[in-house]
Amino acid sequence: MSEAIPTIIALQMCSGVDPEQNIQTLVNQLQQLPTTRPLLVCLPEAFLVFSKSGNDTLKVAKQAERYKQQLSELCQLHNIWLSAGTMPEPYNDNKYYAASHLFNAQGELVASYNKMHLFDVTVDDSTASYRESDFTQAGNEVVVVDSPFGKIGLTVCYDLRFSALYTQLVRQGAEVILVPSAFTVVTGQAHWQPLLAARAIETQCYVIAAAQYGAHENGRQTYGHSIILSPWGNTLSELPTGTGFISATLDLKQLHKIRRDMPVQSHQRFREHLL
Ligand SMILES: O=C(O)CNC(=O)[C@H](CS)NC(=O)CCC(=O)C(=O)O
Repeated sequence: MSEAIPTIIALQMCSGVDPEQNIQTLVNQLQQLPTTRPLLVCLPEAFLVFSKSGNDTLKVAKQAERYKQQLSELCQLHNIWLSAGTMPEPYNDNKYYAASHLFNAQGELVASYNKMHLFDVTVDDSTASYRESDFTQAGNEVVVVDSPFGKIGLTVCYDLRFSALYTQLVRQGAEVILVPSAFTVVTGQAHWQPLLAARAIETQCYVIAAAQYGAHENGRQTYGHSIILSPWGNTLSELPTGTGFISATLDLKQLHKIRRDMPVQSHQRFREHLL
């Protein structure tokens, strides 16, 4: 019998304002999965709902338990691990977390990360400006979790610009880093690929970035270009536009050879104190 090869998939979506429709897109895509197991399916930021307003997202947050149950059942049905990109998780009456949940193939919730860096940014595109913190509560816990795919570090979208988080993830053992995203077209064109490649190269981790793409019902446009990078910074698979998935198999032996040959983490001078 051949050895099971851990495989990771990033699903690219153009989520709309209706969670039920977005779930249906997910259900349809899951029909087309490869048969190899163990398999981790990664969804983009805001896969469940990409609303017109924070108040609409707040309503969906109140249904979070029901949607998590549905995702858990899909994991069991397909025997897959699932990174549920982000979906709103209630914080209080006025705010939600942008939560990134990870389910195992038994449908158990094994980790949850709340987006730490919020996109309060003015971008020169058709929207006025983004004020994510108006409705989103920032998380404050760094999350790394063990899995058949290696140790997985969780991050989300705008986090990508804050390399200190990624350094911390490697210190906590990360080998695979997820970056579910909904990048704007303007900033995506300028920064998406180089930032992801830099994070892969400097952390010597696999980087899996499932992205939103295209013109959305809420009026926004996102960059797409879902991508999987090796710990050497090579692009293993990429999807510029369209609904669908990309996949790559992981070779953790190769990752550890890269780290042995070029031990940048042990060369690091900036820890708690400058050594
Ligand atoms: O609001 C939602 O419903 C879903 N969340 C998003 O779209 C988030 C917050 S507005 N987008 C980003 O973080 C883009 C980051 C980016 O584009 C960059 O760093 O350049």
